[in-house]
Amino acid sequence: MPSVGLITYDITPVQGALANAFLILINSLFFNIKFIGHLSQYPEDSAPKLVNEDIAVFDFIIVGASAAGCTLANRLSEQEYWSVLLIEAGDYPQRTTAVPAFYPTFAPSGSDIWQYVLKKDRTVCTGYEDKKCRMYRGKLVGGTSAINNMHYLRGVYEDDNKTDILYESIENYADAPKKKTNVPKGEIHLEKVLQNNTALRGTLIAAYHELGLSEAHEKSLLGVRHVPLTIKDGERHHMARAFLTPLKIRSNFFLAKNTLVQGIVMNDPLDKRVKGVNVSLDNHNFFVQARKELILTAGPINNAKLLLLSGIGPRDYLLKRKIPLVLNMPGVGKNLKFHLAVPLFFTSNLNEDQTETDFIQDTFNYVMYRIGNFSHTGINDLVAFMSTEPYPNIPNIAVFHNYFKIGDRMLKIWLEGLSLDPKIVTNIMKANEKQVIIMLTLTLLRPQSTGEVKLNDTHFHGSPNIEGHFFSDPIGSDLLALTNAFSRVNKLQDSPTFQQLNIEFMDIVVPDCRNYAFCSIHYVKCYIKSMVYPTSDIAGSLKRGPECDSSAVVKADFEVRYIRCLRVCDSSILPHPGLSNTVASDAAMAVKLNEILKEKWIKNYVKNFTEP
Ligand SMILES: Cc1cc2nc3c(=O)[nH]c(=O)nc-3n(C[C@H](O)[C@H](O)[C@H](O)COP(=O)(O)OP(=O)(O)OC[C@H]3O[C@@H](n4cnc5c(N)ncnc54)[C@H](O)[C@@H]3O)c2cc1C
Repeated sequence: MPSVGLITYDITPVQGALANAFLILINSLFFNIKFIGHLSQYPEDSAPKLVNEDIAVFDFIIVGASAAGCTLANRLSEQEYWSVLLIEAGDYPQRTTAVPAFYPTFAPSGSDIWQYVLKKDRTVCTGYEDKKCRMYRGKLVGGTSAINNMHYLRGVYEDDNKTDILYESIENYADAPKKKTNVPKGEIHLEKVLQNNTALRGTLIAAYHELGLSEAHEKSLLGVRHVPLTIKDGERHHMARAFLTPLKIRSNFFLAKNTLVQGIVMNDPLDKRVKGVNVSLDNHNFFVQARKELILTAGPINNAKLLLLSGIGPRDYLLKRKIPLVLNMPGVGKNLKFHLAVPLFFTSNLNEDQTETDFIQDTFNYVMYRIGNFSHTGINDLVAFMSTEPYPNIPNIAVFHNYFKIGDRMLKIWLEGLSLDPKIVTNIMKANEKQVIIMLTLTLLRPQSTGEVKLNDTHFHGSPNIEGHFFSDPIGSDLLALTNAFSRVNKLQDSPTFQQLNIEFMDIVVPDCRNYAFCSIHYVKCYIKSMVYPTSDIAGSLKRGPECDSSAVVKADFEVRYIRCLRVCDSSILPHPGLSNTVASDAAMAVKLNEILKEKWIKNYVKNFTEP
C-alpha cells in the first residue's frame, strides 16, 4: 500500500470528508513520486575528495561509467585489496530516466547527452535538420544504458569464427544474467512485456506470419521476437543500478562523477607504460595515478578521441595537428561501424486516440504503483529479424516498431528526437490529428561501409569529427539490402491483417525525393538515402586484431598494442556491432577482462569460473 506523508495544502473551499480524501490522495502522490529513480541507489561521489589530494593513486582506473565500465568496476572491486576508481564525465541520472515509457525523451540535447553531428554528406541524411545525421550517447552514470531502449539481446556473432577468444567470451558470458550465477554481486534484471498493451502487437505478429516470418525460437535470431527489457519493478534497471548499487558498501571502490578525463599520461616517452590520467572537475585540473592498469570504457567515439588527443594514432595526422606523438598507430578511429536505420511511417484507421483521461490515469498508476503504460515501452520490444540475403538463417535486417495513437503527445517528442526535417515533422503530425501512426524502423545489421572518427580540436571539449561514409561499399550491397528490406516490409500492406485496418505506407514528402513517382524504385532509393541515420549500436573504432594486422589497435587480451597496462573494453574493439544491441556484449567483455586481469595480477591465481 502506498504510504502517506505529512504535507498540508490550503483547500479551504472544500471541507470535511471530501477535503480529507483529497489530501490523502495528494499526499500519497507526493510521497510516492519521490522514490522514482531515487539517487540513494548510487555510490557516493568521491570526486571532491580527489581534488584535495596531493596525488591520488588507485590500482585500477576505469574511464566511463558505461555498461562495460560499471560491470568491470563491480568485478574488479571484489578483490578487497584492490582499489578501483571509476571516472564519469556526467552526473547521476535524472529521475525521469527511470520511467520506461519516457525513453524517447532524452535525445537530442541536454547536459546528460553527448550529441555528435556527423560531417555533412550531400548524398545522405537530407531528411534531417540541416541535412545532417546525428548520433547520441549518454553522458551520465550508467552511460547510454541509462537512456536507451532497454532491449537486452546477447551479442550474436553466428557467422564469425567461434574459436576466437573474444567471441568465445561473448558466447560464454552473455547469458550470465539469465543463468543468475551472479545474483549476490549485481545482476541485470530482465522483464518481458508480453501484455497486449495495444491490439497492434497481435496485428503485427499476424501480418509477419502472413509474410512468412514466424515467431523466433531459442536457437536462431531469425523471426519475430519480444525482446526482454532491462526493467525491474516498473523502473529502468540500467547498468549502474545493476552493478554499482552493490558497491555502495565496498570501501575499495570510488566513483568520481562530473569528472572529465582529458588525456592519458605515460611513464616517460621511451617506456610505453601508462602512468595515469589528466582529469578536470569544475575548474580544477589534476592527475590521478593508476598503479596497475588504466581501462577505457568510454565508448567507441570517446575512446578513439582520448587516444588521438593523447598522441596515440596515425603519425602524420597527429603531427599535422601539433599533438605530440607517443605512438604511431594507423588504425585509431578508422574502422567505425554502425547499424544503419531507415524509419518508415504508416497510417491506419485503427480507432485509438489518446485522451487526457488516459494520460492522467497512466500517470496515477505509475506514480502510485509503477504499473500501466508508463512501466513499459509499448510495442518497441517487438522486433522482427529477417534476411534479405541468400543465407536464410542469419538475419541482416531488424525491424523495430513504434505506435502513436491519434493525437499522441509522444509523437512530436519522437520526431524531434530523431532531428527530422521540420517539414517532415509537420506532415506526420498533421496526419496524426486524424489517424494512428505506426513507425517501422528498418535496421541494417551488417553494413559493409566503414566510417571514421577524427578530431576537430586538440582538447577534449571539442566535438569529434565523425565521417559516416554511408553506402560507400564498392559493390553497393548496403543500399541493395535496405532496398530489398523496404520492398519486403512494404508487402505487409498486402496482408489481410494490414488491409483490414487500412494500414498504408505514408507519403511524408521527403524534400529531395519529390521528383520521383511515389514508391517507384528511384523513389525508394532516394527515400533510403535521405532518411538513413546511424543507429546507436557503434563498434570498431579501436579494432582488435592479430599482430600482423597494422590497422588493429588492441591485442587479444584487450591491451593496446605496444603500450603496457592500457586496455580498451567495450564495443570499440569489436569488428562490428553484431546482430543485436551492444549492452549485453559490453557486459560480457567486462567479465572476461576481469578474468584476464586477475590472472595477470593475482599471484598463483587459479581460474575459478563461478560465472558460466
Ligand atoms: C537512443 C539509444 C537507444 C539504444 N537502445 C539500445 C537497446 O535497446 N539495447 C542495447 O543493448 N543497446 C542500445 N543502445 C546502445 C547501447 O546503450 C550502448 O551501445 C551501450 O550502452 C554502450 O555504449 P558505449 O560503449 O558507447 O558507452 P556509453 O554507455 O556511452 O558510456 C560511456 C561513458 O563514458 C563517459 N565518458 C566518455 N568520455 C569520457 C571522458 N573523457 N571522461 C570521463 N567519462 C567519459 C560517458 O559520459 C558515458 O557515460 C542504444 C543507444 C541509444 C543512443
